[in-house]
Amino acid sequence: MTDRAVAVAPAGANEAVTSGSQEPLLSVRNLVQEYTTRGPGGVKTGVVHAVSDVSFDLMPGETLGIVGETGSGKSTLARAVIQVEKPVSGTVRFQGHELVGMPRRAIRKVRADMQMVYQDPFGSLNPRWRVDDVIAEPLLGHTSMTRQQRTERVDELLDIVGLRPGEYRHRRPLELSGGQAQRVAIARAVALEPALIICDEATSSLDLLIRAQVLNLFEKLRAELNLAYLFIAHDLATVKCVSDRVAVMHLGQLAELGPADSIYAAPRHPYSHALLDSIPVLDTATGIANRPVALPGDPPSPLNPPSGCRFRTRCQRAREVCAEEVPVLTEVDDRHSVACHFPVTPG
Ligand SMILES: Nc1ncnc2c1ncn2[C@@H]1O[C@H](COP(=O)(O)OP(=O)(O)OP(=O)(O)O)[C@@H](O)[C@H]1O
Repeated sequence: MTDRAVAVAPAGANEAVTSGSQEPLLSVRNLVQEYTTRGPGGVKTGVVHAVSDVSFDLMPGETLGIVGETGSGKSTLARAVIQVEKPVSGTVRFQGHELVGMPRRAIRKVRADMQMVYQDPFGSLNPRWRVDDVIAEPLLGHTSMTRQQRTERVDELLDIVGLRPGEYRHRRPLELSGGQAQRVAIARAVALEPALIICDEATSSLDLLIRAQVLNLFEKLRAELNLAYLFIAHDLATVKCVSDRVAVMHLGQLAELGPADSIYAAPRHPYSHALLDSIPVLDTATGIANRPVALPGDPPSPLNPPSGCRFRTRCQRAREVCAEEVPVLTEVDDRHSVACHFPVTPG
């Protein structure tokens, strides 16, 4: 997907950012999500700063990869964008409509255009329902199709995701392999031809062959439906191959945002650098995957993140100012922004 010419905009600035005459499909501004932790008796013990002041744009048909260590806030960001959880503050504008504060009924309508595919397909498929009912459900709720039209559409969708309708339409989720169940979840997600699919580790549990097939399917659907994706994954190699742009998250904040090619070739944030250096490399002689360079230290607690730059306690480049001032996501190169007082110089 990386070679596609997509009109993308640098984000991170608080003002609306558009590219040319095209409006972003999704504009997230200053999004904050926090969770209160409680001890015995429900006594408040702290606040998890899961997502802090995150801003970005997504253009129609664009794939934005989101990477970062466990606990960096990727899934929380996804849930706040799709409004499964209301954010503490910030705005989420989708297709020109502000979602934060929108009544539930109206959000339900928006969901036809914004779907989510999770890591565990079995968790999102009702085990008692047959595959055709699972896929037809959004059609029933959001269209006035007749039963016959729904049946035809379900078969068409099964075809699109590579499952023979005659063989699969009457199965129940537990009669499917993980890869087949994920395809059913994708068929349901694309049933209403959404404009955006949020993939939260959607291919992580699949073996390599099925993963490649599902990624090809995403690409095909993108070409056919001009679908945009927010693609969240731990696997940096997968994110590299599917994304137009990549956002690197560290402890709830965007550390870096830019075209996938430049982020992977020349990361500017010391954290992105360390993250990419830690990609395991397979030793073909032994078959063992080695991590060339380990990420320095453990991420600090999101309950009590460091002042200033949240990466400073793990960063060799840190100086006094890093403890005092929160670095602002700033464009350092064409469409490439970094939140660091002392970004890495390429080359
Ligand atoms: N419901 C919740 N209550 C309290 N803390 C939460 C809740 N959900 C997430 N968190 C915390 O918010 C932070 C961000 O978690 P999140 O799951 O978004 O990270 P992630 O980057 O998606 O991690 P992973 O890659 O492991 O899925 C973590 O510290 C997590 O423990």
